[in-house]
Amino acid sequence: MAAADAQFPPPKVLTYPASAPPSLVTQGAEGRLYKTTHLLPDRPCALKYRPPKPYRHPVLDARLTKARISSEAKVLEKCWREGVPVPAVYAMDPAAGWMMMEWIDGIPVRAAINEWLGERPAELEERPVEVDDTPLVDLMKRIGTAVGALHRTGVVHGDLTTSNMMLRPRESGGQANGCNGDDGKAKALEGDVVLIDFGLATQSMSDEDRAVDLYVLERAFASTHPRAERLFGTVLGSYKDTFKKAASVLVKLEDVRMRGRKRSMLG
Ligand SMILES: Nc1ncnc2c1ncn2[C@@H]1O[C@H](COP(=O)(O)OP(=O)(O)OP(=O)(O)O)[C@@H](O)[C@H]1O
Repeated sequence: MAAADAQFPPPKVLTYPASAPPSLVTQGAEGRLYKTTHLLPDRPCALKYRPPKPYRHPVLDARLTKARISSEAKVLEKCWREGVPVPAVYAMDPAAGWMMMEWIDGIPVRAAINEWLGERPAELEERPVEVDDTPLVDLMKRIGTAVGALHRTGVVHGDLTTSNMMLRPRESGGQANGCNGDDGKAKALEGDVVLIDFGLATQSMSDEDRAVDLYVLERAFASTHPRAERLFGTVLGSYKDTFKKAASVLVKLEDVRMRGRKRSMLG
């Protein structure tokens, strides 16, 4: 923590004595994510901090930071109340630029899929019928269910990618860590999908906004997991099963795809 402290001073709330020192998990362009504890030493939490930006006017910067933190917390709280799988918000101080939320164990879905696909020789993709894709198909279904629940709540994420989804191991059964052989491999994709990073989320009931959310996820699959792209229809299938109004969103998705294709043809 000491070296990081000198480079990136933590928010004041993290400078008070604690039984376990906070650790800096990620440092992005806009914000930082620390792992710390909330109230009890064995209750881990994530603290998202948006430090002041020296290149912005201080009054404008303070106003923007406050608005972003409170908007992210508000959307997360709405989702959590309505049963969408997101981290619970524990505390926040928008004026100081931070929000504390439930720590989600596990690894990003992106890493889990890449790990799982990475173990398979590429030539097997030519003969997909012979490959048992069940664990991947199941995961795709859980992704579609999570996104369907999100949209049902009236929230669009704004940056749906497999990096913004965590795969949280279930209490019983656990994850592949420490397991060996086929059993361990099958378990690598087990767990609950939890959506994170609501920094760009908005409340919206529009088919267009929802379709753009799905399109962003579809593109993310194409570029990050080209070998899993052919299974994206499974995501859309379970999205439809979860969300009553999905049919008109999927029609809109066709338009959004068409616009995307035109844009890429025009360069
Ligand atoms: N609640 C959480 N529990 C565990 N890890 C988390 C949690 N929230 C975020 N992370 C980890 O921290 C990383 C960064 O978080 P997040 O994406 O919310 O921040 P960011 O990209 O800096 O935010 P923004 O896009 O709003 O600027 C995530 O990719 C994830 O690995």
